[in-house]
Amino acid sequence: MRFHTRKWVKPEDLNPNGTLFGGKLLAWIDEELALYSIIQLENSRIVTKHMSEINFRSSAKQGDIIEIGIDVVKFGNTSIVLKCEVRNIMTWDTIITIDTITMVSLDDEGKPKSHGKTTIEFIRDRRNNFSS
Ligand SMILES: CCCCCCCCCCCCCCCC(=O)SCCNC(=O)CCNC(=O)[C@H](O)C(C)(C)COP(=O)(O)OP(=O)(O)OC[C@H]1O[C@@H](n2cnc3c(N)ncnc32)[C@H](O)[C@@H]1OP(=O)(O)O
Repeated sequence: MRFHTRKWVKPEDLNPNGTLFGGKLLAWIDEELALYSIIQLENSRIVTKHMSEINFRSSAKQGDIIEIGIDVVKFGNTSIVLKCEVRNIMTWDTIITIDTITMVSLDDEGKPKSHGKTTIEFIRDRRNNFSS
């Protein structure tokens, strides 16, 4: 699993219990998954289709730093299936795991579009191929 993004838990991210608000965390995750899918599938029109069970295992408090990890489960025809783990860098506790999230690539009319990808691609390789 590659951990791409870190977030700092600020006062506006807290629930009345004084810990990280779950909805805020899910918004961060959804954006991260969308960005990852946009880059992998080379299409800016991506939507979240399905998320499997979301398991909040622990939380974070103000001032904690968390990081969001993503891995590819599989490349479909129009979809990419990802998994996600968020962990608290201060404690190394896992905060949340999501086993499968299906993101779908769309065409200009909002219909599923075949993306033609089968493996993870790295930006540095694309850049090298572009310049050679
Ligand atoms: C120009 C620069 C721009 C820069 C840009 C920056 C952006 C900066 C990021 C901001 C962040 C954005 C964040 C966006 C993320 C949201 O928030 S998106 C909003 C929430 N999601 C939606 O509104 C989606 C609503 N649903 C739909 O529109 C339709 O269901 C869809 C997605 C078009 C799919 O339609 P459908 O009829 O189900 O299509 P279908 O062909 O049956 O299935 C398509 C694929 O989904 C799979 N699938 C279908 N149902 C399921 C299911 N229940 N479970 C699992 N998989 C399923 C199928 O297996 C298929 O996969 P493949 O086998 O082709 O690989």
